[in-house]
Amino acid sequence: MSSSTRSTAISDDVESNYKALKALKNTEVTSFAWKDVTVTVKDNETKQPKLLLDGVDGVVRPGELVALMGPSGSGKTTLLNVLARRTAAANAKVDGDVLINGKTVSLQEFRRISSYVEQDDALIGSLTVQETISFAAQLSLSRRIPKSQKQQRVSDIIDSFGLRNQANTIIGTPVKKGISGGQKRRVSVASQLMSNPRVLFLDEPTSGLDSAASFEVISFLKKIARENNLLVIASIHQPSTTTFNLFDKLLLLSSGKTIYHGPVSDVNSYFSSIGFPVPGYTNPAEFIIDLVNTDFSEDAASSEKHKGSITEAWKASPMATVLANQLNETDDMDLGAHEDIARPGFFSQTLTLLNRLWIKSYRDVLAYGVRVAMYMGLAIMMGTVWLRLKEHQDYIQPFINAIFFGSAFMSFMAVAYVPAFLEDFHTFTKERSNGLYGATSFLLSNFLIGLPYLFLISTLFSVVTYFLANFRPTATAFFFYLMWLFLDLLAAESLVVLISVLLPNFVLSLAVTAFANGLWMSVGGFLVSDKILNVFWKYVFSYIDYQSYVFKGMMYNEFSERTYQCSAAAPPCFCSYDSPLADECKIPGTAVLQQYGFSQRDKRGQWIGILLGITLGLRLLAWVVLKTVRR
Ligand SMILES: Nc1ncnc2c1ncn2[C@@H]1O[C@H](COP(=O)(O)OP(=O)(O)OP(=O)(O)O)[C@@H](O)[C@H]1O
Repeated sequence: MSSSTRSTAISDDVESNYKALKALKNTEVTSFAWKDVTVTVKDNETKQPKLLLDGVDGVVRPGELVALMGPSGSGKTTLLNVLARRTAAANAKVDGDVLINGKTVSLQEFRRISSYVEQDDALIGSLTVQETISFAAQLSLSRRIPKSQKQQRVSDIIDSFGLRNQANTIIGTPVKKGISGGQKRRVSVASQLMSNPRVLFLDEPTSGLDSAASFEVISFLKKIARENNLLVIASIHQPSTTTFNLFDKLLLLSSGKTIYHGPVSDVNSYFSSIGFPVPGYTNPAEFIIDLVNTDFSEDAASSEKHKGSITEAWKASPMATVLANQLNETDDMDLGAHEDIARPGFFSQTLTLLNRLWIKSYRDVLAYGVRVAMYMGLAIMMGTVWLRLKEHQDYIQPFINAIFFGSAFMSFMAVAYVPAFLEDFHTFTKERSNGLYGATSFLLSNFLIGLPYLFLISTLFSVVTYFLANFRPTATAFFFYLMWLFLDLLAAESLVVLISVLLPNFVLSLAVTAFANGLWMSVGGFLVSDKILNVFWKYVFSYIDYQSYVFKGMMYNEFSERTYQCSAAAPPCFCSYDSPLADECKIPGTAVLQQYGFSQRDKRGQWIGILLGITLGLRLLAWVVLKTVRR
């Protein structure tokens, strides 16, 4: 490389590093304010309107870290939701304004410049810290930003959050320990910063952490807010004095009303001025929360009066007047367009999700490993129970039973997919709320990542059971058997996906999936033949029962071309099925099919089509649910 080319490359590098650092810096948002925020719900008991928030005002400037505090039930979460423009509370009516630079901005614009870190970390346990932040960058940043710049940004964030020594450590799964709770919180915040938010909301970022870890998390937040001029609002429960002092401002709520909103450094003087000085050697955060906490008071009327007087004192305070004036000062700076925070496109996001799921799939034994082992165990059990069945009429029923058991249990055991899917679903709901990607990318990547594993399971299961049970010994029949199992698993997993997005709760999803499988087994044509199944179950369920097509397909596979010996002790010959080959003391498999009401025509193409249709239909329904019910 010539010296001039080298120096151009170096200056490009310096330039891109500079851009990477600069992109984090907020220059567009000069203020974030909320005016007269009031939230009302209908009280379940009295059926009267109930105020959750009552005319709450506030303002945050660049570089400021704001603590949102108050006793339990004071409205912190509700306010944080309103500020982050999420659903405040179920069936709530929200009034008031949330302003960026003095203006109301569209929800799309708001999502672009803000991010919300939820209380529970939506991290994927099997990824390393570096991978987690790197995937967050790939999901957040446009493909137009060069890879080197993205890597630089990831590296900077890892350093800024003091995570360099843990960069290659996994987050942690139930079976493999990873980083500490405080480090997890830092990774969560760091990941959210990859989308370059200017305003960051955090719901109790220190929950579950001891005071040292809480201090550490808030210190990093303060540093990043200062360095990049970010506006940070975090709800927090009783911080230690040192942690409390890291915040620049405090908004203290009680029963949905403002008790104090101003600099943390003025807390002592303000409460002294209204007659409640913070005693020496006392944690001020603890003192002021106790001051307005009436939950454990024995004299409800007097404590309500006391709280009312503190609320009134705030309204009458000079600080409240200053705040009102600040809210009236409009700031007319435009947010402008930011190429660097444009999101990547659909294909790029789906590929990133696939890549992330792929790592999880082979690294996290709970994702697929356990299921592969479980299906292998089931295959060995089945193959050794139905061991080397013979071409004899005594073995016809065991053959049919083996077919039913294999197809039904394959589907039934898809319940084991529920926990893994729910974990992905929870990650998705959080990432979607932050505007990273949508339902289509999520469902598509989940579907695609399952294909090789479901194929592997079907292949291993077929190899073990097909030969042990001695199903029809031809290569074509073997591959058809494998195909039916694969289609069975595809449909069964699609059902799990639909049920889990409808009822995203572990126990409920598990119960409903198990119930649905019980239903499919009952109406699938084995336990009660189609010929005598009553019309309700037949017409309402049996046609959409994917297991029934798998059962038919496997029955056809076994019986369409094989013949079975009638009673061995001849003469006289006794055939247990009505057989056209009775003269030869044989039963054609087609006689068995006839008894089950199968037509003589080869309908495999139709059954395959229906199975694929059911799979597609279930996935589409899940997509509709995500687009409508679970928005
Ligand atoms: N949909 C609703 N209907 C009726 N009351 C509600 C509803 N949602 C929330 N609340 C009530 O509103 C009040 C404020 O709730 P919120 O969750 O905002 O409090 P919080 O300060 O975050 O509490 P915590 O610190 O315990 O999380 C509580 O008393 C809660 O019971």
